[in-house]
Amino acid sequence: MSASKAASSSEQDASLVDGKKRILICLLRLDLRIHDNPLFHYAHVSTRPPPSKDEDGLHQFNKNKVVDETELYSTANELLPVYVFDEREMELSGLPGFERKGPEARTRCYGFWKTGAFRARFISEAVYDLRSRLRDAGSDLLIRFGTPEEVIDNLVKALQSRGDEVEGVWMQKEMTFQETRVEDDIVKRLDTTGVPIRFVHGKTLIHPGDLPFDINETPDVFTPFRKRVEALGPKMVRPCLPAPEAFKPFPATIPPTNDYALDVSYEVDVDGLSARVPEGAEKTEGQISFHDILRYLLKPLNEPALPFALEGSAILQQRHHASAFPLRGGESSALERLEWYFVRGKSADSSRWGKADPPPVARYKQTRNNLVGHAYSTKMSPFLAYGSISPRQIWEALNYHEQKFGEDQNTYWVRFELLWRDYFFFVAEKFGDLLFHVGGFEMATDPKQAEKKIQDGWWKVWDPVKDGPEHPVTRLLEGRTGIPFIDANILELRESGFMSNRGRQNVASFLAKDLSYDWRIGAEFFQSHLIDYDPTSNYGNWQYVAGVGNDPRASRQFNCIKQAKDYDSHGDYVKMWIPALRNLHTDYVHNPWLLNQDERRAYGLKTTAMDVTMDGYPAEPIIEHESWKKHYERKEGVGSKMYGNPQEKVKDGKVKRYKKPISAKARAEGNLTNTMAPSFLPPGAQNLSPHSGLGGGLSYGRGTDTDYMSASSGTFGFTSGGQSVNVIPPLRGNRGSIGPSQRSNSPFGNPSTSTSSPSTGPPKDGIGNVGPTRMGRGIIGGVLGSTPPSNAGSRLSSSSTSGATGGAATGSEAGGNGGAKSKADQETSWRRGT
Ligand SMILES: Cc1cc2nc3c(=O)[nH]c(=O)nc-3n(C[C@H](O)[C@H](O)[C@H](O)COP(=O)(O)OP(=O)(O)OC[C@H]3O[C@@H](n4cnc5c(N)ncnc54)[C@H](O)[C@@H]3O)c2cc1C
Repeated sequence: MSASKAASSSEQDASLVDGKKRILICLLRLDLRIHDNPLFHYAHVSTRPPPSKDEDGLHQFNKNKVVDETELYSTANELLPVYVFDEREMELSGLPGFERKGPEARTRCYGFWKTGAFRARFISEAVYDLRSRLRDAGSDLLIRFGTPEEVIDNLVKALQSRGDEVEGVWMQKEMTFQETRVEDDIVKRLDTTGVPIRFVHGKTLIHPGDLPFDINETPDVFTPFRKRVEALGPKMVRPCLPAPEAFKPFPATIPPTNDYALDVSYEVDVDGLSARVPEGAEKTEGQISFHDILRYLLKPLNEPALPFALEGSAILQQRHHASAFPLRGGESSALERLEWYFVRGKSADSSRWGKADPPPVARYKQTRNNLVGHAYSTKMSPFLAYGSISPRQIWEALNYHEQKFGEDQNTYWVRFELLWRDYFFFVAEKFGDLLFHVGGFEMATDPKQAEKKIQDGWWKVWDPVKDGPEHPVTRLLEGRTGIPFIDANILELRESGFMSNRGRQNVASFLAKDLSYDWRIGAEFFQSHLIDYDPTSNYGNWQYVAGVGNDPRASRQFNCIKQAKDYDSHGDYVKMWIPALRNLHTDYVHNPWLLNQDERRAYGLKTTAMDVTMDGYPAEPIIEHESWKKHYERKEGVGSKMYGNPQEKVKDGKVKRYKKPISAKARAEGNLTNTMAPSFLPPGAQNLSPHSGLGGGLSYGRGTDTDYMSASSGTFGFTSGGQSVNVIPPLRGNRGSIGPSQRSNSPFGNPSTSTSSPSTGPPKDGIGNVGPTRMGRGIIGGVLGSTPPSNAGSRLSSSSTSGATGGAATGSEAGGNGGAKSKADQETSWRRGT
């Protein structure tokens, strides 16, 4: 406890200023923001609201309850915001002098670290960003390490024993097991203190109190839920709450407690990694930087004795430069992204369109299933997961965007997805801990069916230690199945902490339906690695795809080869994350097992049994479904769902320009009345013209690893070695457009230091230039690059490619339909090993 004592000693030394204080404690957990935060907003409303529906206990502060946020008010003269790094969620044993009280912070069934490296970093960034923002607003954030219930208990008692009055402890209401356990514990511990505890809803788009049904009657299927809440019209979403103009003062001194703290005594730079000494302050020995905090948090995740599948990617402290989520954590970053995606950014190079280009959200529906770059979807989920932004803020940004650019299916689709998030939250509340049960919500909705699945052995288990490295699940989680589309997604997750929605659906379907293993292996693996891990969205979606949750067509199954050809038609995504495949002709990039040994050699592709390396990849997939074969032959670009002009729509074989005006009715009915820019957007946004995104000059991301954006240039891409890499998908038919893996400054590595640059693959085995070398708009070509090996072609299935359009995920339900097949239809051939 030495660090804690050292940390709090400076605070303890100062004496109490003016006797008795009235202090309100706000415990921040998954609501790390100032804007639209009911806790902060109502902490600064001092007038008692008129009595409303629930007179009993509402303002008597005599029982602990969930209150409607509008019923909160505070007469405290000081505000004490607190954040606790919870030792049950994040492994804290790497902190110097920290003594863990409970078991390691590992997932319940399969023992992954609960919080992997990328999320540990993201959360820390969000916490210290909040502290900086609070300090800028005249307040502060008390940061502790341990368990929230103990810290709050100690704090309340210490404040009381020095004579202060603790007006209350307020916190956001959560729904899932671990979080509600914390709430219960705090209530129990403070029982004798007389301090009232208030839980406020701030997580969902729709306030639970506004639902047109009791939360326990949330429909078991999404569509009826959506229709019922949409029928609320403008009342569906409450307006955002402004941040307080001036915060109540932070207590001048914090009384001594035994809680563990680290004195991060100089500020975190905007980049989130480089430490910045505050003005006028010298860094003195013993002070801890944000770098140090990260190092301590990541230390235990680097345990070398662990099987790789259980390891937390801790070595990767830097964001991968090809990451689809290259953003730092925190409210500042969230607001910058919000502004870029909905207000100021541009969705494509305006020169391509010949006119002003609206912000990226204007093409959301067309781009949302893309896989490469950060611009294809909002990337709001990590910020939402830790409350660095609220869904209502996104809703208001959508309203604002629609006033300028019109309402269409793109903006609607973002709203639609936000409703999915709410839906999983409400059904989780309805079904409680079944969220984590292998039988899923089906245990309640159709218990016989759920039990039958369990009895029939649907959910095989996996032992990460005993089952060894060649077990199919181990290979899956290490990205070595031999099926590039699946492996690329896993590698993206492991190396960046993010995976697209398309990827998540495919990986989930592969584990639960193709391999028939306990879907919770995947859910826990995602929990460990995803930056945006959110219990209800994660477990809810896993249940959905596994067919034990809210999918009315529970047997649907993704055909991962069809999906690969639909959504990664040029193979760019797969080549980006699996460099060994970079030289392969696109016809083989999704099914390299069709190549024989000589052809593999010709492409410079080594066979590696245990790993995916720069040059090696497994020769055989761990399984091969009959249903995949009819998609083997589909050529690059054919039936691609991604490479169309996003302003065009193909209907009945004809290309139509998509332009839907906003109807007067929609305007009148929708939440479109507010013509002011939301308060959380900068004042300049108030006067933006529809075309002001042009040359808008928004540039964010400073420092070494966030130098990835330059919206001012009109394009938006990664920076690698100082050169910008455009990540906008190529136009249909423009095969020459540069995919990320074909560029000399490819984001998957620094080819200038590599002897096997993707674009200049050296001759292998005397066969000249292998691999399709595409530069600029033309195909410079290579022997095998332009023509697939003739004998390999004979091994392609002769079946037609017409399946290309069938059964892809529609987006109308979360899991989509990737070529649904019932279990009985499947013919699975196991070919273990390589
Ligand atoms: C197996 C599986 C696991 C998932 N785990 C998580 C998770 O832990 N945390 C998480 O936030 N999302 C999860 N999702 C949902 C979805 O994949 C992500 O929300 C999305 O990919 C995040 O990217 P985005 O913010 O750019 O989304 P966008 O496409 O821009 O969507 C906007 C917002 O809508 C919400 N949203 C979109 N799709 C979904 C969905 N299917 N379910 C719930 N909300 C959705 C998210 O809040 C998202 O930020 C999971 C999906 C699957 C299939």
